[in-house]
This record gives sequence, C-alpha cells and structure tokens, in this order.
Amino acid sequence: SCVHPDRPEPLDLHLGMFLPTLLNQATPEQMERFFTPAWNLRIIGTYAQTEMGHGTHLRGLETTATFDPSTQEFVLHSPTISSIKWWPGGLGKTSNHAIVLAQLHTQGRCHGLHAFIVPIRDMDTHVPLPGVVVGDIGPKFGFSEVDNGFLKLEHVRIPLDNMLMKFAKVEPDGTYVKPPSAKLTYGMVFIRSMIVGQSALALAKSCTIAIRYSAVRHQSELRPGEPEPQILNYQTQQHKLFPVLAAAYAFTFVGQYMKDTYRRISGDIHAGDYSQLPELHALSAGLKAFTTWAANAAIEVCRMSCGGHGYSRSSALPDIYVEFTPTCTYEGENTVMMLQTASRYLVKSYRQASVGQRLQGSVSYLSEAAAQRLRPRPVSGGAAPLSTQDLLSLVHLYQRRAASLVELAAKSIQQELQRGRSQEEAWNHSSIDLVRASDAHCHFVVVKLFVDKLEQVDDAAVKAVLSTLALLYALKGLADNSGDFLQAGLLTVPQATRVSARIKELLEELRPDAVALVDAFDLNDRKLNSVLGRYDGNVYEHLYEWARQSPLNATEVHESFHKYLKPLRSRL
Ligand SMILES: CCCCCCCCC/C=C/C(=O)SCCNC(=O)CCNC(=O)[C@H](O)C(C)(C)COP(=O)(O)OP(=O)(O)OC[C@H]1O[C@@H](n2cnc3c(N)ncnc32)[C@H](O)[C@@H]1OP(=O)(O)O
Ligand SMILES: Cc1cc2nc3c(=O)[nH]c(=O)nc-3n(C[C@H](O)[C@H](O)[C@H](O)COP(=O)(O)OP(=O)(O)OC[C@H]3O[C@@H](n4cnc5c(N)ncnc54)[C@H](O)[C@@H]3O)c2cc1C
Repeated sequence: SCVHPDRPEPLDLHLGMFLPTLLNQATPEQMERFFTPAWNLRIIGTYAQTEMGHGTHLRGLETTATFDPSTQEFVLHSPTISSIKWWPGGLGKTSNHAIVLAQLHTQGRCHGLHAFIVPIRDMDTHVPLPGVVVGDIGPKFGFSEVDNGFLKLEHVRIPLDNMLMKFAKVEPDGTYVKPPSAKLTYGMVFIRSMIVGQSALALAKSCTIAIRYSAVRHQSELRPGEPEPQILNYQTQQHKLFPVLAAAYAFTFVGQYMKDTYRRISGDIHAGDYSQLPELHALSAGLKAFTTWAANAAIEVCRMSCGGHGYSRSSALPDIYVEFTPTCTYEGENTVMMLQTASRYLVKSYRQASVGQRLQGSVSYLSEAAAQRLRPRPVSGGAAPLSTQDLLSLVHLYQRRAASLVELAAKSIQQELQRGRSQEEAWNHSSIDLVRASDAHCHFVVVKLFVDKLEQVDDAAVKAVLSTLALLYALKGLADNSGDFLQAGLLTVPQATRVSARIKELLEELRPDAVALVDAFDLNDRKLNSVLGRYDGNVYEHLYEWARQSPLNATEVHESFHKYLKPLRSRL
C-alpha cells in the first residue's frame, strides 16, 4: 500500500481510500479525468461516507444526490444537522475533492448509497466552493497530524458524470441502471484487508521495543547477593511479552494471506466473477476486528511492561497506541464487523452445511462438523487426548471450538424464534453468541495459517523456533479461552493444567531467542523512533539526552516562575 504505514498523515485518505476507490469504481473516462491529476496531487481527495448521525448504519446515511435531467446534474445536499459528513480524514483543510457517499434519487425514486466525486475547494485558491461548508472537527484522542473534517453541502451541483459509474449508472434521461451486484458499492474490503497487516506491524514494533528494553533493564533481586537480573528473566515478564511476540508473527502471516486473498478475489471481481465476494467480505471484516482488538490490548501490555519509561513519549509506545487504537472503530466498528461475519457468513454456512451442502474456503470445517453430528457420538463423550506438542491436533481443536460456537449461536437464534421473537429480535438476542462465534472462527483461521506457514519454512532451526512460537500462540489462546473449550467438551481440567505447565516450558525455551526474534522484524531505529527500543541498547544515555532536548529545558528558569510563582509568593 502506498500509504505511509508509520504515522498518520493528512494524505492517508487520499492515498489509502480516494485513489483505491477510483481504481475500483471509476469508468475509464473518469480515471482519465480524476485519477491522473489525483496521482499528481493536483486533486487531493478524501472518502466522505460517515455523517455526524451515522457511521455504521450505511442505509441510514442522509446526504442526498438528486438527479436534475434538465441540467444533467446531481444536486448534493445535507438535509439535517446529523447528515453533515463527519470524520473523513484530510477533509478539514487538506482536500480539494471528496468522494461523497449519498442516497441517489432519480425519477422520484431512491436507489440507495452511491459514490460521487464532489469538488469542495477551488483548485488554485483552496477557498471552499459555493454551497460547501467545510472545516476540522477539532482535537481528538490522537491523529493530531490528520485534519479529520466536517462537510455540509448546500444544494451543490455536480455534472452527471461525476457519479462513479463503473458498476451502477444513471442515463441522461435519469434512468437508473443497477450494478451487476449491489454489494459492489459497499467498498471498504480493500482497506480492511490492509489493516490486518497494520495490526502485525503495530505488534512487531511494540514487542521489539518491550523485549529489547527488557533485555537491558536490570531490576530487583532474583538470587540474594547476586547482581540485579534482566527483567526479561522474570517469568511474569516473559508471560506478558512472548505471547505478543508469537502474535506478531502470527498476524504477519495472516496479513500476507489477507493481502494475497484480496488481490486474488478482487482480480476475479474485475473479471466479472463475484462468487468469492462474500468470503472476502466475511474474512476481511472478521480478521480486521480480531487482529485490531488483539493488537490494541497487546500494545498496552508492552507499554506497561516497560514500567515508568514506557509511559514516556521517548518509548514511542504511547504514540503507537494512540495511533493504532482507532483501527478498532474506523473502517467498520469491530463489534459490527464481527456480527457481519457471523450473521452474513457463518450462520448462513452452518445452515447450508446442516442440509448437506459441501462448503469451500475458510468455513469448510462446518461441513465436517455437520457430518460429525450425524454420526453416533462416542460413548465416552469426553475430550479427545490432548497433545501440547502436536500443532495439527491443536488446529483441529480450534476448528472444533469454532464449529461448536457457530452451532451454539445458530441454536440460540432458533430458540429465540421458538419463543415467538421476530427474526430481528432473535438475532439481537443472540448477538453475544454471534460475536463469540466470529471470534472463534477468526482465531481458528489465524492458528491454521500460522501452522500452514511452517510447511513453507525450509531452514530447520528457523522452523523449530517458529514452531515453538506457534505452539505458544495456540496454547496461550487455549488457556485464555479455556471456558469455550471446556464448555464444548474439548478440554478437561487435567488437560488445562497440562497446558499451563507447557506454556511455562515454552517461555523458558524462547528466552534465549527472544531478542533475535524481534531483531528479525528488522525495524530500524528511525522507524521505531524509540529510546527504549534502540538497536544498540544504549538506553540510559539517550533517555537523558532525549529529556535534555525537551522544550521545557530550553531555559534554566522557565518564564512561569516570573509570571506566576513569584507574583503568587508576594501575595501570600
Ligand atoms: C492501511 C492503510 C490505512 C489508511 C488510513 C486509514 C485511516 C482511517 C480511514 C477510515 C475510514 C473509514 O472509517 S470509512 C467509513 C467506514 N465505515 C464502515 O465500514 C461502515 C460499516 N457499516 C457497514 O459496512 C454496513 O452498515 C453493514 C454493517 C455491512 C450493514 O449494511 P447493510 O445493512 O446495508 O447490509 P446487510 O443487510 O448487513 O448485508 C447486505 C449484504 O451485503 C453484504 N455486504 C455488506 N457489506 C459488504 C462489503 N463491504 N462488501 C461486500 N459485501 C458486503 C452482506 O454480506 C449481505 O450479503 P447477503 O447476506 O448475501 O445479502
Ligand atoms: C480516527 C478516525 C478516522 C476516521 N476516518 C474516516 C474517514 O476517513 N471516512 C469516513 O467516512 N469515516 C471515517 N471515520 C468514521 C468511522 O468510520 C466511524 O466512526 C465508524 O464506522 C463507526 O461508526 P460510528 O462512529 O457511527 O459508531 P456507532 O456505530 O454509533 O458505534 C457506537 C456503538 O454502537 C454499536 N453498534 C452500532 N451498530 C450496531 C449494531 N448493528 N449491532 C450492535 N452494536 C452496534 C457499536 O458496536 C459501538 O459500540 C473515522 C473515525 C475515526 C475514529
């Protein structure tokens, strides 16, 4: 992706959404007219979909685009205060165009959300155009480099061929031509797929900083009379950081898989084959939510594992957190994405498998589970023997947990319906189960992809240490979610005890390779921008140097002494 992955920038939306949306939804003529100047930064655009009143509920968006056949124009309008476009990155002060998502009205009928290219500022003076009220939405939790903005459109007219018409069309007489698939206008699959790789990068940066720092930080006493040990020798420190390290590798492989899958399926879509779009949507929505939630929590674990210095901006961990955390909200709020994966894919696949349909792709295990349900259950009914060494058996355990939770969610809906609830109410009263099912499905996909990746590793030593990481990732996930596995009859209490013991062994096994494993991410000091995570480990001298550079230290006596303290003293 041409987007600068390190720090948010005002051009992120232009590069990360405006250009890709043109590539996906513009006609060849529109590419000529808009893509070329946009590539040369003459046109700078943003993606204006969210409004003050709606971000998730796309069908509830209020901005209208009404076709006027007498002038061959669309009239773009914000009818209410809640319809004002709100949040788009780069909208406040940077962009001179916006791709505006609006409800299309033509010949007296509404045809739902479509994309329109709307000039918002004069190309030379950058002054907002007539009918355009635009500005910045004000300070935020972070993203201070980005002018997230608001946009109020007051009967702004744009030409007919400013509607992105690769799929849907409006004829000069106002006739609406449907797209080959209504789902093509949703978009956002590209960026959700890319965000999975961003989760991996955020984890790699955070655990590189925390593990390197834990190797140079000495604190307290392990054996009386001996020098203070590296804090990386404490089991609790390893228990915090090594699962994050394992997840960083896991998500790196998943991020690559997601990118490859996006490329493959979007290629099919451009060739007119839309059959894989549901799988791509479900996978990108689910993995975006799963990996961002996990990474978001892990960044904080890394920060707190660095003690006080972790809280200093010199560590870079506060900035990594502040810049990463909105990924759980934007591009599809995580809970909503998990519900999409469950409701629009997993439960639908479960029902198809229950009537004997052979499923493909990431849900093929549901067919196996359906066939299993038809076979007589073993008398023992107990959990199968558990190997804490055999990765393939662990993948199978995750698969069975996912199948069990999808079945539990589907049965919950059925029970709610039998209680007389409506479809919508039955789904809403099962949504906790639906999110759990999606989470388990994504967790299975991540574990499976990690293990599949090992098959491609030839170097025996590398394969051995990656296998140890994969085992730790799988067993830690099993321990953290043991309730699911116990409830599904996939784990016994003695087995759970063995898992905990095995995790401790793995932490010890990984200790000698921990620093080499973060060095392998090859994140140079400029990219890390962290005093604690410096490659040379020379933390204290650079921490002192960093503090000395603080603006507050520009003068020995700060002006506040003369302005406030001294006058205050004289009045006491
Ligand atoms: C890295 C660089 C950083 C670059 C820097 C990035 C900086 C951050 C920029 C942030 C930008 C943004 O946030 S942009 C704004 C992001 N906003 C969102 O993502 C909005 C989230 N909300 C939604 O997507 C929708 O409201 C959704 C939740 C899907 C519900 O919509 P609907 O009710 O219309 O749809 P449903 O009835 O649920 O589903 C109808 C059918 O459409 C399918 N469907 C739904 N969405 C689909 C989709 N996207 N693609 C394909 N198919 C889809 C479903 O599977 C259903 O298929 P069938 O079952 O077969 O019918
Ligand atoms: C830093 C940042 C940058 C952004 N950049 C852009 C941009 O460039 N362009 C753009 O168009 N937008 C952008 N957005 C907006 C973003 O896409 C929305 O904030 C996001 O889609 C969530 O929608 P919302 O804010 O309406 O939250 P809501 O949907 O109101 O979420 C609030 C709560 O309601 C819950 N909820 C909502 N619907 C359901 C449901 N159906 N079932 C269960 N629970 C539900 C959610 O889970 C959440 O807990 C950005 C946001 C941020 C924070």
